[in-house]
Amino acid sequence: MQHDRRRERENDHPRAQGAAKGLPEPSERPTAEARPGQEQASGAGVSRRRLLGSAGAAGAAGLVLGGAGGAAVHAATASEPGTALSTVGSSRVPFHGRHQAGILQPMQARGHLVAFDLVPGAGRREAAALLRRWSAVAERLMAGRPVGGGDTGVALDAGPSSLTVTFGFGASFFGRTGLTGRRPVELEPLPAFSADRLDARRSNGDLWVQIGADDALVAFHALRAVQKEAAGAAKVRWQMNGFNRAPGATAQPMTTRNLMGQVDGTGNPKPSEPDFDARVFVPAGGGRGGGGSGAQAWMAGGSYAVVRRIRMLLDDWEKLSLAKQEQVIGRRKADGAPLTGGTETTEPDLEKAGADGRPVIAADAHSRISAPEQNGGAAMLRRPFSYHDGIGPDGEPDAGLIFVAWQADPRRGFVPVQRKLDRGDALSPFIRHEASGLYAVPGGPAEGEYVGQRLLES
Ligand SMILES: C=CC1=C(C)c2cc3[nH]c(cc4nc(cc5[nH]c(cc1n2)c(C)c5CCC(=O)O)C(CCC(=O)O)=C4C)c(C)c3C=C
Ligand SMILES: [Fe+2]
Repeated sequence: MQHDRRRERENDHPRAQGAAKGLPEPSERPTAEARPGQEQASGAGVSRRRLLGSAGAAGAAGLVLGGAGGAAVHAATASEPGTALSTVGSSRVPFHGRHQAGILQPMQARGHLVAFDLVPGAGRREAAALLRRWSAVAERLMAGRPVGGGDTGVALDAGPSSLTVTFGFGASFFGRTGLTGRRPVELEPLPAFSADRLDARRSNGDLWVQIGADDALVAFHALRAVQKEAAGAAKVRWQMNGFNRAPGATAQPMTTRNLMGQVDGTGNPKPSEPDFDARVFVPAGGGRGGGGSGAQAWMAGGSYAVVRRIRMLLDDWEKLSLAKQEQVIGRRKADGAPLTGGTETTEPDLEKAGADGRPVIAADAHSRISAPEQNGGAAMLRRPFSYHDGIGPDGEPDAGLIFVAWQADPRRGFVPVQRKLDRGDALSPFIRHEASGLYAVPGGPAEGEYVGQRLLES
């Protein structure tokens, strides 16, 4: 059994997948290659000038130019001849599809998470109009086009840069819009955990938007566009800004590291696993709905996002020896391999004892306690951003993880795992949960549809 799972994990690793499909190793692949879930907006190596020279034809053929149109075209034409959009800039994520963008794509280098509350007097009609406007803007920006009249110009010269804009509904949205009967039971408030130190002002919210891009200006441009479209309908409740490693920063694609220096994301469910969809996405029909009758068909293809702002107590963490840090997680810091040996993708041997008779991976090691095998199969797709907001009032870094976990049902994903971690995770003394949110993220829109239309118009 253990061997089977190990084989599975090794085949699931991005590098192994490439090899299995006969692809060259990442470092050997042509730079024009799109990352999973992405398209190249324009042929890498094709100069902007050449593309712009046939802009009409490019438009008709569905090619997308970074910031094409109006002032963007002017700016690009004025730039050096032969300047090509890099692979990073030209990578484009489709807006339409079964799932919203921003769940399955590789984590981007820059992220903005924003929660909004509807303004007093705004209800279902205003919310529907807002989601329609937001969807139109997201579709344009993700294609690398400006928002239209009044574009701020911040993303001029850049391509879509893997921009994704993802929309979700908080539990309070349903009361505000008279849609209480359509609220999924999966959205019931998360239970309180003993280690919670939550700031209500930075938690929850009627609406939630996740913006990710591999370029900071592209991400900021999208953030401002989303905020502007909300005017008169919704106000920002909280905003968090995060980051991850930039594509190309490492010699080959790797699992990212967090601000404690650990390889973080290894145990994530993989799309190639047979139960991946059932774990991450709401099935056709709308999910379990607490036994079937409460299923919300409008959530088909959607997912539930748990967002936790988790501060890392870095001054304390960094005082630990390397060996202690590795015991806390149960994995080696250098390469993410389990302490029981092998490589990052080797299955941990939770039964293995050391010379002293004690388990090599300690009973309270974070990776042991959070493993699906220890939680009745409970799993989630973790897709976090790191954050750093300077030094806090306590004189310590205000830095950590904006933990974003995707699952078909948080009652069978985040909640049981966090309950267990709350009871005795060796990592707990070094982290603090400071804010929390849970959002219903509907499936992706079909062509001509806006996100959430199936909830708001049926
Ligand atoms: C309730 C869910 C989880 C919270 C909250 C959480 C916080 C948290 N985790 C790390 C660092 C690592 N976590 C790792 C594994 C891991 N963590 C969770 C869940 C939560 N983590 C799961 C489900 C798993 C996977 C377990 C498995 O399948 O074996 C790891 C090991 C590498 C990996 O698998 O990703 C690290 C490192 C931090 C720093 C943190 C809060 C700041
Ligand atoms: Fe974790």
